[in-house]
Amino acid sequence: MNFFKYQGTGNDFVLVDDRDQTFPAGDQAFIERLCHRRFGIGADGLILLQNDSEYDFRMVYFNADGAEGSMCGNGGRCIVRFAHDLGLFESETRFRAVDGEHVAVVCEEEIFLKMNDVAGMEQHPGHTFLNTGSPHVVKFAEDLAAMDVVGEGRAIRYSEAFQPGGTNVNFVQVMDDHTLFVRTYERGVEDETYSCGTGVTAAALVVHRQLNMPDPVFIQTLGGNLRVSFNPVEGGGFTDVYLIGPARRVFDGVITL
Ligand SMILES: N[C@@H](CCC[C@H](N)C(=O)O)C(=O)O
Repeated sequence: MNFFKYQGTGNDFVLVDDRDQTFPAGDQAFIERLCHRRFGIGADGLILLQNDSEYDFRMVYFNADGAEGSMCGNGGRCIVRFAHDLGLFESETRFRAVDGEHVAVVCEEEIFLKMNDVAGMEQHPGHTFLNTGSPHVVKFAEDLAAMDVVGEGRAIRYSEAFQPGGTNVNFVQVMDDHTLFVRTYERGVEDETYSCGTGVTAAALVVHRQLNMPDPVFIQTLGGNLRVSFNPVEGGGFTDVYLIGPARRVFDGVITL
């Protein structure tokens, strides 16, 4: 079985062309092994590209633990690059993911990925919670570079308030009037990743609402730079939310496990 490795700001994925639907998608241990950084290819997740009668393709996303995840923004940008590399569309595409329809545009190095509309956000003591296709806590931090993201993120991810599903956790430092630094603890990877697309989207919307940071918000992650553009609507929600940044093929190979 052939695979392709892609990364979007350091959030890395195994991509498989599964248009013939032969990949063992129900085998959680197999997917976990493929994502393992010692015994497998190594990745934060695995994504299947499947046929869809109404769209250019369908995205099926699994976290590194082998279980199917909720929407993955960086994975969405990577599968758009993969579909483009496969010649499935020229510059603009419509595809189906777990949270519904997405449109995306390839513009040289960058992928502009339209995210789902966001209904609003919940204020909790010390943090904000919202769903940008995946559940996210956004918490402000002062010296983010020095922070124990895994320890503090894991404590919130497994806290009583977010059971049974858990949540992803983003720590955010404001760098200037337009720019954030974001570090994320990811559910399903159960570790810090270099970048999380739905997470930085959540962070941008929160800083717009709470600190009035203007559209677009520029975001630095451990793996590179992203930006998020949006249209705030009355009642606290957002439409026309776009996650924008690079996505690249790294290597390909054959699975022999
Ligand atoms: N890396 C992803 C987020 C993936 C979703 C998540 N780990 C979950 O299932 O909760 C992104 O770029 O959005």
